[in-house]
Amino acid sequence: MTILDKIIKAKKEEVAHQKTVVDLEMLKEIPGFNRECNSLKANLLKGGSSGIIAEFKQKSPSKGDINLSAKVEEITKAYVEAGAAGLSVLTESKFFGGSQSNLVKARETNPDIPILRKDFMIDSYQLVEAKAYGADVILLIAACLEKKQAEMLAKEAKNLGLEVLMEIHNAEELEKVNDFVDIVGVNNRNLKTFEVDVETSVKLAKLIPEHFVKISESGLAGPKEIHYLRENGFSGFLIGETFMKTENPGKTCMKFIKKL
Ligand SMILES: O=P(O)(O)OC[C@@H](O)[C@@H](O)c1c[nH]c2ccccc12
Repeated sequence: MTILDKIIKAKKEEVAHQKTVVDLEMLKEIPGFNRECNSLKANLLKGGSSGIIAEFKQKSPSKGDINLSAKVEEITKAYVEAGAAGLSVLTESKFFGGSQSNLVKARETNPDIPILRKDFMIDSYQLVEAKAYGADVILLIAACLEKKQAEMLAKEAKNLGLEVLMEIHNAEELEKVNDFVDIVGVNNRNLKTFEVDVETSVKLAKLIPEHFVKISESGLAGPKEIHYLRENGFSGFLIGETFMKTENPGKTCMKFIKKL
């Protein structure tokens, strides 16, 4: 079983359990459910945007513990002050140490910034959760979804007023990108081997239809890479570990953006 298979298996069990704890009707009564979402796409395309989507991630299967003592309110606020175009908050708990409550806290602290719920979405229940707990954007990982399922989830997310980021890692997965997708993300990290290569983004960029906003994800460590990716058509850059592994992630993010 690959790590991705394990994550999806655990996720299916978790969602089935969660449905018995908070049912759909209850979720829809949470005030956040009727919120108007912030647009990540618009922020990325705005002139002068840093394009940086700063992630709150405390651990990962590839790196183990990254920063377990970090406080989500403090760090997401500092990311926003540093000039991030958007935030990404992990809500997967078992493998990435995330939580829904981190999403709720990030939303409460930062009402006006677009927030991506970073998780493994397999069920429309999770889309309603995302909206209710404060996300503006959801992630669909092509490697985890059938084409039909990806289309259904993307369509439902749009109906809830959420934006859709679809993540791909190779040319075959591009076929799962549908008309409901707002942003295509290329993951530089191979989820099977954990190897990271920025050239994955550059190669795939040429194959992604023009009308999609493109972002590059994972393993980005410095301004040189950002400039190179911008030259190759990318408007967004998802960065977690480079910030989170330092003692003061907000400050590291600020220095990073100043150098762009
Ligand atoms: O910490 P990094 O290498 O900067 O990567 C951030 C982000 O791209 C990564 O966390 C990620 C990309 N796609 C994912 C899917 C699920 C969980 C996590 C991810």
